[in-house]
Amino acid sequence: MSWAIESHGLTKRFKRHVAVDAIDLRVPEGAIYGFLGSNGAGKSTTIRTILGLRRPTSGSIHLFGQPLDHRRRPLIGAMADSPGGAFYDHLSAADNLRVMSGALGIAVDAPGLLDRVGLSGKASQKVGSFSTGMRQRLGIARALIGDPALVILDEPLNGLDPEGIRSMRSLLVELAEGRTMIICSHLLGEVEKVATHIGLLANGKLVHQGPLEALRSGDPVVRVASRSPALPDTVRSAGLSLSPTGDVTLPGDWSIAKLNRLLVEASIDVDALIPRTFDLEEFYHDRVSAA
Ligand SMILES: Nc1ncnc2c1ncn2[C@@H]1O[C@H](COP(=O)(O)OP(=O)(O)OP(=O)(O)O)[C@@H](O)[C@H]1O
Repeated sequence: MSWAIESHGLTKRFKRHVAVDAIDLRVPEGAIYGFLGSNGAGKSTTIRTILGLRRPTSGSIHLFGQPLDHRRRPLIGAMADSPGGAFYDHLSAADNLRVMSGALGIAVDAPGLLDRVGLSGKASQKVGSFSTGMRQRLGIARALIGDPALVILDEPLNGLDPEGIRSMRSLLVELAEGRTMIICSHLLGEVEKVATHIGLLANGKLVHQGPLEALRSGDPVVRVASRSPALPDTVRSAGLSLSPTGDVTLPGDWSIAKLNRLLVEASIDVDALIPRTFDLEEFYHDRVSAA
């Protein structure tokens, strides 16, 4: 496996507060990696250390197999939060892109790039008159200057209406073609729809990381709706796991019928046995509460 980003024991402290706690990131090349966590989990701090805006307290980072060296690091396209990042509101969209490309010393076809992100015909419009969705798109255009192999987008779905979220999702998938994309977000359900891989951060710790497909194709899960206090012991004594929300994972030779027999024989009153499909939000909350 080739990694776009690989960190070992990456840690960032602010005085006594550990914002990022010894995380081993593995972002495969070509992945759409959803970097997920609630407010204050440590996402932005991690990203800032990768971008060289913060020095890690300890640990190492490799980008595309090379140790991170800020004087010679590969181009990383980045979009900060607060829709799309900061712009010159009195300048046009195209001029905003030109200012950025000038600073990077990279030529840009501003109207062409704006077309790619769905801002055709907006090149000469002043950014001060842009909606949240347009600013997000402009922020993504700016992150694509120089066609970077790695793009990091902070909350690209924030502040968008349902239609805006939908079209942003398809734009992200389209733009991720041929590069690695990291999407930082606390909108778990939304990112689940576009990501190929996820990393879940809670209190600075990486509580899970890996391909989403592996989670979706895992053992079947059934929610047991029951108020019986004997349920946890009965389930666990049969060697099964029970989540705080009442989900039982059925490994190997277990079926819903077999689980049902177990509960009947133990005289557990059950209101319903509901087969579950994988839900990232629940998975996240289970992992966080278990951490
Ligand atoms: N410059 C700083 N000085 C002190 N503490 C900081 C600093 N920057 C971040 N922190 C703390 O580090 C922790 C992680 O913050 P961070 O911004 O990385 O979280 P986040 O996951 O990006 O959250 P959000 O989704 O709200 O942006 C928080 O407790 C935050 O208060």
